[in-house]
Amino acid sequence: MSSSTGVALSSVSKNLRKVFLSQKTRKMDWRFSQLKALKKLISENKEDITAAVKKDLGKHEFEIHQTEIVMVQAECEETISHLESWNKTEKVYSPIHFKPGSSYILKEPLGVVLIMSPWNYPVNLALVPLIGAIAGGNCALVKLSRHSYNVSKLLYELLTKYMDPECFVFDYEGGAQYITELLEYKWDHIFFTGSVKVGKIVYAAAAKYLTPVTLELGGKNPCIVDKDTDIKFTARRLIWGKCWNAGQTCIGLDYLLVHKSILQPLIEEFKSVLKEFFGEDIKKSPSFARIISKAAAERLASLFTNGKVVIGGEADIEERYISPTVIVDPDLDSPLMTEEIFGPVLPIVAYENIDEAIEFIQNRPHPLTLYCFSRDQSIQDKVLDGTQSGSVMLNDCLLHFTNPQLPFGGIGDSGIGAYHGKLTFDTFTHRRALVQSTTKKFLDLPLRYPPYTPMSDNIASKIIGSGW
Ligand SMILES: NC(=O)C1=CN([C@@H]2O[C@H](COP(=O)(O)OP(=O)(O)OC[C@H]3O[C@@H](n4cnc5c(N)ncnc54)[C@H](OP(=O)(O)O)[C@@H]3O)[C@@H](O)[C@H]2O)C=CC1
Ligand SMILES: CCCCCC(=O)O
Repeated sequence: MSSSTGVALSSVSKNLRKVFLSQKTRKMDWRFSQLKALKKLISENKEDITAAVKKDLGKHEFEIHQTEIVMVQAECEETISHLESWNKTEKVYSPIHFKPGSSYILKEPLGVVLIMSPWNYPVNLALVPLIGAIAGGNCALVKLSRHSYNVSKLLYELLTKYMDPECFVFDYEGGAQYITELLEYKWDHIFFTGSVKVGKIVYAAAAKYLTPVTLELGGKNPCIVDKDTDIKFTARRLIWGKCWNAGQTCIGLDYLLVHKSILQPLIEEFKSVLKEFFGEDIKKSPSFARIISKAAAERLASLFTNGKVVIGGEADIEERYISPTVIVDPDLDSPLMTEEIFGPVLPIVAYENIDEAIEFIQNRPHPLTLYCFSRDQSIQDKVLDGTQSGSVMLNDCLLHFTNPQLPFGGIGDSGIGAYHGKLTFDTFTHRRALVQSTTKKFLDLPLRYPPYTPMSDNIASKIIGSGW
C-alpha cells in the first residue's frame, strides 16, 4: 500500500528515519524555517482553506476563521516566540557527591512521529500537532482524514508545497486499511485524534514497540444544569455550544442533566434562542453547519426515536442537514445515551438532587469535558469533587479550547496526554538528563568502590541521603 506520495510505506518510514539521523531537523534554523513556512501557508491561503472547510462542513466563515485560521496562527506565533526558551538546556542542582560535576536537562527530538487527524476541525487538529512536531525537531508523517476530503486534499497540496519534503510525508486518501499498515511500523510518538474505538486500536499497536502516544479521543460529555441558574443566559450558551459546528465537536456537550424544576422553562427558552440565532427556518441559516457525510446524518436521524422529541427532529439526508433536536425521557440503553452523539441532537435527563446527577456521571466513562451551569458555589464544589474529566467548564462551553495555557486532553476513556501552547512542544520533546562528571583523581572517592565496608556504607548513606 503506498501513501499519497506514491511511495511504499516501508521506504517512507526508512527515508524519514534516515533524514532524522542526518540531524537536519535538530537545527533551530530548520525548525524556525518550517514554523514560518506553516504560518505563511495559512496566511497566503486563508480564502482557499475557508472555501474547502465550507464545502466539507457548510459552516459559517466566523466559525472557520476562529477555529481553523486564527487559533492555528496563534499557536504558531506563540511557538515561534517561545521556542528558544522552551528548547534551552536547563542546568539543575547537583548534590554534593556530583561536585564539581554538573547536571542538566537537555531538550531533544523524539525522532519520526505519526500524526493522525480527524475531519471535524480538519485544519486545526492536523496543523497544531504538526507545529509541536516541528518545534521539537522531528520528522513526521501526517495522516489527514479522508472524510474532510476538500480540506485534506488542499492541505496535502499546500503542505507538500510549503514544507520540507525530505522531513514530512502527508496522506489524505488512506482509510482504515492504510492506518492499519501505518501502525505496523515503529514510530517515536503517535499523536492520534479520533474516536475511542480507533484510539484503542492505535494504543494496542503502539504497545508492540512501546511507542508513546497522545490519544485525543471523544466520548459523552455531560452538562449539569442546576436550578440556581439564569435560564435565559444558560439557554443561549447551551444552544451556542451544541450548535457550533452542528455539534460535531469532541468537547461539545453531549447530553444535559437538568434539575426537574427548570426543565420546561429551559426547553421553552431553547425555542426562542434557536429562533434568535438561526431564524424561522434553521436549514436556511448560514450560521448552522452541515453534517460531514450522509452516513453520519443518517446515524444522527436514527437517534430521534430514542426518546421524546420536543424540539426539531428534522433531517434532510441529501443535504446532510440535521436540525437542532432536543429529546426528553431518553432511553438510557439506546445509542443516544450510550454512544457519542457528535451532532446537534441533545438528550435531557431530569434529576431531583445533585447527588443523582453526580452518580449518573460517575457510573459512566470519564468524559473529555464536563460542564456545569450553577451559581451555587456548593453545587459547583460538589460537582468538581465528585467527578473526573479531562477538563471542566463552569457556566460556559467550548472556550477552554482557546486558552493555550490550559492542557487540552482527556482522562481514562477520553484520552491520554494533553497539548496546546508549550505542552504541544513538550509532547514532541524528550527531556534527557545529562551529568558531566569530574575527572579529577583526588575526588575519586575510594569508598564508592569494592570491597565495601560498613564505614563506606555509612559515609555514602550520609552523603546520598543528605541531598546536599
Ligand atoms: N479529543 C479531541 O481532540 C478530538 C476527538 N475527536 C473524536 O474523533 C471522532 C470523530 O473523528 P473520526 O475521524 O470520525 O474518528 P475515527 O476514530 O472514526 O477515525 C479516525 C481515523 O481512523 C481510521 N479508522 C477507522 N477504523 C479503523 C480501524 N479499524 N483501524 C485503523 N484505522 C481506522 C479512520 O479511517 P476511515 O477514514 O477509513 O474511517 C480515520 O481515518 C469522535 O469520536 C470525536 O470525539 C474529534 C476531534 C477532536
Ligand atoms: C471549539 C473547537 C474544538 C476543537 C476540538 C474538538 O473537536 O473538540
